[in-house]
Amino acid sequence: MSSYSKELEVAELAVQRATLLTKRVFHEKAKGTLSKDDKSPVTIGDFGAQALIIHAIKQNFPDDEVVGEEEASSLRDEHDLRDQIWALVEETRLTDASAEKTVGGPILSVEAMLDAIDKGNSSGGSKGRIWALDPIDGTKGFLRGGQYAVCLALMVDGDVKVGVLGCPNLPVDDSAPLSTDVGVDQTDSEGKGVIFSAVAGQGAISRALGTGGLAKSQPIHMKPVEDISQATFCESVEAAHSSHGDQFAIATKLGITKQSVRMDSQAKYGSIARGAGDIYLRLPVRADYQEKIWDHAAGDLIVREAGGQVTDSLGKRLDFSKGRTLVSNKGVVAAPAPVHGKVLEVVKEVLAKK
Ligand SMILES: Nc1ncnc2c1ncn2[C@@H]1O[C@H](COP(=O)(O)O)[C@@H](OP(=O)(O)O)[C@H]1O
Ligand SMILES: [Mg+2]
Ligand SMILES: [Mg+2]
Ligand SMILES: [Mg+2]
Repeated sequence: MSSYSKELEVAELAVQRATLLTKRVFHEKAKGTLSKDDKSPVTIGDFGAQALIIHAIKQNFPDDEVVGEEEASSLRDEHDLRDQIWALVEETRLTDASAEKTVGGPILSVEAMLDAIDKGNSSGGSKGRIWALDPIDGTKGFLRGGQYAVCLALMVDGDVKVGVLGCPNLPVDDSAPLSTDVGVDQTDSEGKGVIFSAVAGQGAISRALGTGGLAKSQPIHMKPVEDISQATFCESVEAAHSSHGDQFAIATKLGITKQSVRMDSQAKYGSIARGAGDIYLRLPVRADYQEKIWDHAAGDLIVREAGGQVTDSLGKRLDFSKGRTLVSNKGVVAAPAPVHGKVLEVVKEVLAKK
């Protein structure tokens, strides 16, 4: 039986290296932003992080496929942007030489960088080893100066086996309280940055993000919820990504009077997994939107391995085996296993009334 220890090490170091690049872009005023066909933003940070992570995967596991959010076609004629990304990618190294070697060392040319980005074009599915990569999740948060996450997961035959979330703007300390103010305390200043990770059947851990080599880790667990009315629930900052109205109605029905914690990215999954929050609700705004596998694969495993349950609003487990999206999934309800049933019951009641 495989323990996926090599995969976990490569994934954590690759995510760590990518955050060195994204942190540099985070501090720059001009983040080299393009608008994609669906009108959503992408930055030089997203492209650079995708290139570095796919390079690390392909150097270690050449036959594995990658479902990555970004692709390089727009960069092949945007030479200025391409050169800005290359300058970042060329300079980004882990401070520990052996760790840098583990992630495949440098990318050797601009062409190789563009090719690496384009290797994220797997169509996904239920067979074989496929990585799901979101080089910057919460790009809108990243642009706003809020939370974002570098997300990587390995699926084997459609099932998530390894999940890693690099969150440069979250506190290292698992017991630090969450801020309810999106604008406050969300920088990667001194002492910030955490990696969450999990291997199926082996539990979830966190460790300081660091800059080269992996810091000591500790196990993380969801907080036992004795009184659901005291639970902290997390949701997206962006009202277009999930229904704040439905989520408010559900929280109210659960007796929760505390304001929700609004946070961009899969930092929400990591935060509930370590007990800094309790419940994550993501109810669809539009019936035709299909959730992307890279927005959930790592977080789903980390929360489940920390003692949580993750389903959609109908109570179905998220199914990563259908392709690049979750296809027929209806939102996300993530909560500690002992109270998930109660939360789901209220979710169904509120949605039935619409
Ligand atoms: N209408 C929609 N409903 C749900 N998710 C959406 C959406 N439009 C975009 N998204 C996704 O929401 C993600 C951010 O989630 P959150 O709101 O939790 O920060 C985006 O990831 P990226 O930022 O990687 O593009 C994007 O994939
Ligand atoms: Mg995006
Ligand atoms: Mg995303
Ligand atoms: Mg993204």
